[in-house]
Amino acid sequence: MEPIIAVNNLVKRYKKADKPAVGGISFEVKQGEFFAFLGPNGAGKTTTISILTTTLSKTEGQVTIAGYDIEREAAEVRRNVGIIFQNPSLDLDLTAEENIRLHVSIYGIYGYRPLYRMMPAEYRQRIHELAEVVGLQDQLFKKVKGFSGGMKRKLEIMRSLMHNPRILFLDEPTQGLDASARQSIWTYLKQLRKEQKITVFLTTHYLEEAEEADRVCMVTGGKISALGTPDEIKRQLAGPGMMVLASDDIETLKNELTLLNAPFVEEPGGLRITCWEGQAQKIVAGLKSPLTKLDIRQPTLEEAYLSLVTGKGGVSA
Ligand SMILES: Nc1ncnc2c1ncn2[C@@H]1O[C@H](COP(=O)(O)OP(=O)(O)OP(=O)(O)O)[C@@H](O)[C@H]1O
Repeated sequence: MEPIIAVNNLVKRYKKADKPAVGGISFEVKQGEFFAFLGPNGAGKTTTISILTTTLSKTEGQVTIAGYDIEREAAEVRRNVGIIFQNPSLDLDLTAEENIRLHVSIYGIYGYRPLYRMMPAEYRQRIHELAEVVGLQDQLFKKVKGFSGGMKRKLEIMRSLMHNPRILFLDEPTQGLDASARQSIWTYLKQLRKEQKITVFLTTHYLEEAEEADRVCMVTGGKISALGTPDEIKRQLAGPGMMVLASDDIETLKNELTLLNAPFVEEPGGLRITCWEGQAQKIVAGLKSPLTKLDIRQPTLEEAYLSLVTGKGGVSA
């Protein structure tokens, strides 16, 4: 199947900048994939997302979105993408529905009518469907002024989906939201992916949000530094995991570990062992002592990310 996003040697050089913001990156995203694009401040994420969604011109390279060239077929690209940018762009004096109505008429999806009931039935049905999924059905006709940050984000996501895009670009969609609002946005996005098979391209600073991505692309200084599934990235960048074992007969356990050639460190909760992938299972399988504790911790994506940014890897105790 043709990739839904194909980026080949993309370069962006801003005027007067001494080095490119995006320095020749290539990657592909499959239809329905959840693709996380991560990197430190200034890595080139917003620049890339802006080029992919046709709001910024590229310097070099080829990009196709849903099979359309971002320059020659920009209108088709826009029809296929929904975009949520970092800064909310809602009119606070309008109701949620009025914000959506304005947006769909500006984008030529439906003609503007001064009243909701004068809008086509298809529009009214779609708005209700989406409001239901996102949980804004009771707020649809209320002014956005009284909305919380999470509700505003949901409204923006809803608005970006009115034209049934195949790809949703989200640039830090949960920035500044509290944990419960972030959680509820993610529940909604997950449901959307399941129900509508939509491709999600995400940038975020909350690394735990990318743990569930199908693939993660890490960029630093405008270049790709790692690309793969979260597990591959962790293996590649984060180093070993950690296991803590305890037994009522700790001396026998220590002897067994020594015989198995598994170095350990004694700590208040038990014996800590550093182990690479697959090793933990082998060690546990070789033990006869009854265990009172078995705690295995694999590196997180955040640890992999930090090892990339700071050059230090491994699971911290
Ligand atoms: N309009 C612009 N003119 C000149 N340089 C720019 C412009 N926009 C961004 N840059 C520079 O390009 C580089 C990449 O910026 P970009 O905003 O794409 O990074 P980012 O990864 O999205 O960062 P953040 O996580 O902070 O949003 C940075 O060095 C930035 O200073």
